[in-house]
Amino acid sequence: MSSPEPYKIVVVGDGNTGKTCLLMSYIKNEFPIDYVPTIFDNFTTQTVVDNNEHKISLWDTAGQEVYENLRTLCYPNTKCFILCYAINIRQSYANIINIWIPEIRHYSNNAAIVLVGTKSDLRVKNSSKFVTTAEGKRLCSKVNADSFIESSAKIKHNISEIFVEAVRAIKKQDRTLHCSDKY
Ligand SMILES: Nc1nc2c(ncn2[C@@H]2O[C@H](COP(=O)(O)OP(=O)(O)OP(=O)(O)O)[C@@H](O)[C@H]2O)c(=O)[nH]1
Repeated sequence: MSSPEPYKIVVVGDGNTGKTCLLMSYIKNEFPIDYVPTIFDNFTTQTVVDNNEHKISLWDTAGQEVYENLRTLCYPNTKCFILCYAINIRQSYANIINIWIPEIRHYSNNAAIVLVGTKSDLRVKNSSKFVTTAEGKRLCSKVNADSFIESSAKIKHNISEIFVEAVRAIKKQDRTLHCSDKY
């Protein structure tokens, strides 16, 4: 019997929000200090979620607008988008609604979404400069994402949790689609 296709998970969001670092932290347990726009290769790995083993394939994308045509080539068959904004860059938070939701929904209506507020290590308590956790949660329900997590690749906070949530969201979405097929 052939093994099932890996779940395709694509990481998107503005440039400089920490997408490559998040993947490197998860896969290689590394945190690259210098900003090097997207060099992470696609990577397939195994993960155990709720006592079941799953194969996942991870795709990095380039956030800059000039790469839009290239980026969208990898959207077909995506099971889950990890949608990133950086908590210290308010524009990247606004762009979730301005740019990213319209772009990913144009290519995929059914994919699950995990919303991630990156660089949580940078937050200074009570400073309005930073996107708050409450604002993140509000955005999550506004865009109908499956879950919301704040994380930091730098201090390895909530990194594997992102992918656990992604697999759970994919399984939930698969169940919903199977059910609706029957009616
Ligand atoms: N403090 C802090 N800095 C981070 C974190 N993650 C990434 N960075 C820094 O943010 C910058 C951008 O990180 P990248 O991972 O290259 O960002 P990207 O979203 O992949 O950027 P593009 O490839 O342009 O789309 C780098 O200087 C990283 O060192 C984090 O969790 N905390």
